[in-house]
Amino acid sequence: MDGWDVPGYTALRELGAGAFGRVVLAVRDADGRRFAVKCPAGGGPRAGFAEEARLLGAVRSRHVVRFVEYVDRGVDGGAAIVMEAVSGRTLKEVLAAQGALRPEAALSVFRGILRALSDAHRAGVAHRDCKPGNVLVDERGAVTLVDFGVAGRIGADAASIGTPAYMPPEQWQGLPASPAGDLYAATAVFFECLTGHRPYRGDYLPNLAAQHMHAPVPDAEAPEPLRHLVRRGLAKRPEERPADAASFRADAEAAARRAYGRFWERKGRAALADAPACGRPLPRPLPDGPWALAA
Ligand SMILES: Nc1ncnc2c1ncn2[C@@H]1O[C@H](COP(=O)(O)OP(=O)(O)OP(=O)(O)O)[C@@H](O)[C@H]1O
Repeated sequence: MDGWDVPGYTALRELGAGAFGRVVLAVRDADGRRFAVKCPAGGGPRAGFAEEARLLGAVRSRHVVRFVEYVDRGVDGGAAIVMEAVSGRTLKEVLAAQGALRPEAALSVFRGILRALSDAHRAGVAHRDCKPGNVLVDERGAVTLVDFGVAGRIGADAASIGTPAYMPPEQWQGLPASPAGDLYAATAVFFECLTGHRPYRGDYLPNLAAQHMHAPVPDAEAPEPLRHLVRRGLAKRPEERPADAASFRADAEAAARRAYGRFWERKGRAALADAPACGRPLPRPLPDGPWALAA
């Protein structure tokens, strides 16, 4: 693979690329196991990449991609974050292929994201870039949160960066990273799953910022039994949002049971697994031990 050089790993194929990095499926030469390896865009070292590794490494969760190691090749040599390779595709791809999800599927995604955030927050980390492109959905409908590229320690000063369509009012203002900000972004993603579009539209940043800060929450577009979740999650003031990800999850589960019955999650995951564009499973792991790359 062009220009790709991470000692101890051999590249197989690209899994995805974003503004900051390129993620490649690679084999660890020592034992033949496959991992996702993220290198900064352009191949060189990038300020903050080591911090991304540190923050990701601090989080232990079944719903957050597992950190394996940070490879640093010195000032001129570039860096890489080695992670568990997650199968499936991004929620962004799912939404592009199918538009709005049925409410049970949207709730199942929301629940998974809130579990991930709750574990991250417990580790003192705010994600700050929760969006469909950073949520992977596997062939069983399970979700995994990736990309801690703009994450920060809770309470630490933070730059006003993120993804505008999902950014809470306080992130537009460059206020410190907080769990409440992540709950806002997670609710914006939930809203998009329910309706097929983002809560506030437009590409002109000042206008989008104004909507996030002042426009009424478009909760009426969500199914009636779930509107209170949208209203609270997208509240303009952080203190008006749910107290934490765990209690928000409990509220969402209670609303789901009331509106869609005891088996709501089973139905939601089945719907996700059946969604078009679904199922880009990684090749099955080979038995332990080194293995030759297929031609
Ligand atoms: N552990 C992983 N397993 C499988 N695919 C992954 C993994 N991590 C990332 N990806 C894929 O790579 C893409 C880019 O990764 P990531 O979001 O970390 O890069 P980025 O440059 O920080 O992106 P962004 O521009 O969104 O900030 C993801 O959208 C996803 O499709």
